[in-house]
Amino acid sequence: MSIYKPKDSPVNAGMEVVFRDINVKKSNERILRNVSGIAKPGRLLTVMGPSGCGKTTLLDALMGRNAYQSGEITLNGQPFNKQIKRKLSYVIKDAVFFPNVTLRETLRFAAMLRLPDAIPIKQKLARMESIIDTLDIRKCLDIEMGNSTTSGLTDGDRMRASIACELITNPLMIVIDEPTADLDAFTSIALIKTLKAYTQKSNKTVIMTTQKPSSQIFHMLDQLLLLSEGQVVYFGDSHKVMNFFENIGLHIEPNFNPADFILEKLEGDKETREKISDAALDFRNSDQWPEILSKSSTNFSSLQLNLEMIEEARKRPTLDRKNPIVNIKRKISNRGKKATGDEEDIGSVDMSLMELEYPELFVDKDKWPTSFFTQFKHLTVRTFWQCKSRIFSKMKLIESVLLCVIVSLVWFQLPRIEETLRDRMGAIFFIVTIWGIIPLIDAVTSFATERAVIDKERTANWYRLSAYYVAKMTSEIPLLLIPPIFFLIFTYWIIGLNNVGGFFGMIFTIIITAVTGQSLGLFVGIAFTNVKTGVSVSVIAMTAIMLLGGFFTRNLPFWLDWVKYFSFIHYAFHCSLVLEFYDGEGVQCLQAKNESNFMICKDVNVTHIPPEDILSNLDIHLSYIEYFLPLLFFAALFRLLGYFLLRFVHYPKLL
Ligand SMILES: Nc1ncnc2c1ncn2[C@@H]1O[C@H](COP(=O)(O)OP(=O)(O)OP(=O)(O)O)[C@@H](O)[C@H]1O
Repeated sequence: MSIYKPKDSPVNAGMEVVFRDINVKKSNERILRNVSGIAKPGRLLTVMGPSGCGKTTLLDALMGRNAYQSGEITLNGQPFNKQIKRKLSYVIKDAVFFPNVTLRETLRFAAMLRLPDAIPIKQKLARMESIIDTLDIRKCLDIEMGNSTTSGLTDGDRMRASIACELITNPLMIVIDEPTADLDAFTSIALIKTLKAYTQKSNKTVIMTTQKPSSQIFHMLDQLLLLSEGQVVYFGDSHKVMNFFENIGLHIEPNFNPADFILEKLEGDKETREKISDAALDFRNSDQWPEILSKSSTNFSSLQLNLEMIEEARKRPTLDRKNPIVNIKRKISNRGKKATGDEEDIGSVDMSLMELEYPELFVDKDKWPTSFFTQFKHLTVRTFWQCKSRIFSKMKLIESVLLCVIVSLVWFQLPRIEETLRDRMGAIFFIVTIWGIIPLIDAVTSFATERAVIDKERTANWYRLSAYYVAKMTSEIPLLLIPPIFFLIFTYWIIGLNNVGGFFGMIFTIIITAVTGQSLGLFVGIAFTNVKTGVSVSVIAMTAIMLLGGFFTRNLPFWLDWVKYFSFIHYAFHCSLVLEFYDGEGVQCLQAKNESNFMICKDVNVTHIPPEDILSNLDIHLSYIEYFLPLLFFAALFRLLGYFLLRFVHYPKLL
C-alpha cells in the first residue's frame, strides 16, 4: 500500500531531468540527432521549433513512448526506469475524453482512480478541488467534455481539463505537447500564465512544446530548447536567444514577434540554415553550453552523499519496506570495494539515497494505484453515463419509433394461416436481424471514440484492462437491451405473433442476439483501428451472416452449407421460429387444400398444421436450447476475442 505524502512531500523538492545526446530513427530516417537539454524544477522548459522538427518525438522519447537508439535520460542523476516513468505525466496534443461526461465527473473519475486507495475519498476530492482552483476551471465543471463533433467545453478548457487530470496525481514531472495548438491568443496566454504559476508555486518540472507562440507568450517563457531538423539550435534562457541570432548577424526588426523571427530563419534559405547550424555547433562547444550535457555518463555529483539527509530520514516515519537507512549505510561502507568489483555498484548507493528522498517512487511497486474493485466501480459509473446519452439520444428514440411504425405497417396483424407463413417468417427474421445489426454498428462506431480515451488512460496506468472490460459489459449491456425490449413490446402484438410465452421467450432471444451483435461489433471495432474499415468489414460480415441466417436461402450448395453454423443470426432465427410455432394456436391450412405444402392439410378433417410439421418443413430439428447455446457461445467468444486483442495486440506500449 502506498504512503501518500501531500503538500510537504520531498517530491515537491523538484526533479532535474537531463537528456543527453538523444538520437531517434524512424523508418531509417534520423528524426532526432544528439538532442540534449535540462528541465529544472520550478522552471518551464519550452521546446520550440517548426512543424516536423521533432518536438513530439522528443517528448515521446522522454516519456518512454518511443524508443531512442542512443543517448541518456536521467532523473536527478538516475536513469529512468518503468517505475519512475509511471510517476510522470504526459498530456498529449489531442485532449481526448468521453464527450458526454461532464468535467466534474471526469475529474472525479481521475481522482478516484489515479490516487491510491490509501487516500480517503475526502482527501481525493480535496485534491481535485485544489487542482480545479489552480487551473481556474470551476466555472465549467458542469459542462460536458464534448469533442470536435459534439458541443461541450471549449478547446482551451478541454486542454486545461487534460492537464488537471494529470496534476491530480501530483506527478514528479509533467510534459505537455502543444498546449496552445488550437487555442486563440487570449486563451493561450491565460493557459501559459497558469502553467507558469503552477510550475513556480509547486516547484515542479514542466516541459511543453510550442510551434509558434505569440510575442506575449514568448516573453513569458523561462528555458528554451530550440529544435530545427531534429537538432538543437539553442538551449538556455529564452530571453537570451536573440543574442544567439544577433551574434551570427541575424537581427530582428523592432516590434517583430521573436518567435516568428526565429521560425522564419529556421525555415529560411539554405545559407541561413547552414549559418544557424554552424553556430549551434559552436554554441555546444562554448561555455554557455551546460557542462552536465557534455558528459557521456551518469552524473553522480547530482546526488551527493548527504549525511544530513540520512539523519533527517531517520526521523521520518518508517516506510513499510526494508529499512533503507541500513541499506544505505551498508552500501556506503561498501563503496570502497567497488574497485574490486565484488560489491554493489555506486549507482545503487545513489538509488538508495533517492529512495530516502523520494519514498513514493519506491514504496509502492504495484503497477496500479487502486484495487480492481475501485476501478470496476468507477469505470462502471462512467461507462453508464457515457453510454446512457449515446443509447438514449433523441436520434435513437426516433430510430426506434420509426422502426416500430414501419414494421407495424408492413406486417400489421398477420393472420395465422398457411398463406402468410412466409411473411410471418420474414417478420421474425427482420426483427432478429435488425437487433443484431443495430448494436453491431453502434459498437463499431462508438469504440472509435472510446479507443482513444482508453489508450490514453491505459498508457498512463489508470486501470487494469480487465476492470475496464468487465465494467463495460456490466454497465452497457443493460442499457443496450432497453431499445429492443421497447421495440418488441409493441411489434410482437401488432404483428400478431404467437402468445405470451412466446413473447417472453422472444424478448430473451432478442436480448442475447443484441448482445452477440454488440460483441461482434466490439471485436471488429477493436480489431480495426480505422473506423471506416471497421464499418465496411461489419457490413460485409453482417451480409454474410444474414444470408446464411436461413431465411433467404435454405438450399445452400453442400460445400457452403456448413458455413451457416458460423452465423449467429442462424441460431437466433431458429430459436425464434421454435418459439413461434412450437406451441400456441396452430397455423390454419390453405383454403385450397390441394395446393397446400403440407400433406396433412390435404386431409379434409385437418384444419390446422401441427407444430412438428411446420418445424420440420422449416428444417428445424433441434430444440430451443440447442439453438440457443451456440448463440450464447458466439456472444462469449466475440467478447473474449475482443479482450485478447486489446490485451495482446492493441496495447499501449511503455518502453
Ligand atoms: N513513424 C514515423 N515514421 C517516419 N517518420 C516519422 C514517423 N513519425 C514521425 N515522423 C517524422 O518525424 C518528424 C518529426 O515528427 P514530430 O511529430 O516529432 O514533429 P513535431 O515537431 O512535433 O511536428 P508538429 O509540430 O507538426 O507536431 C516529422 O518529419 C515526421 O514526418
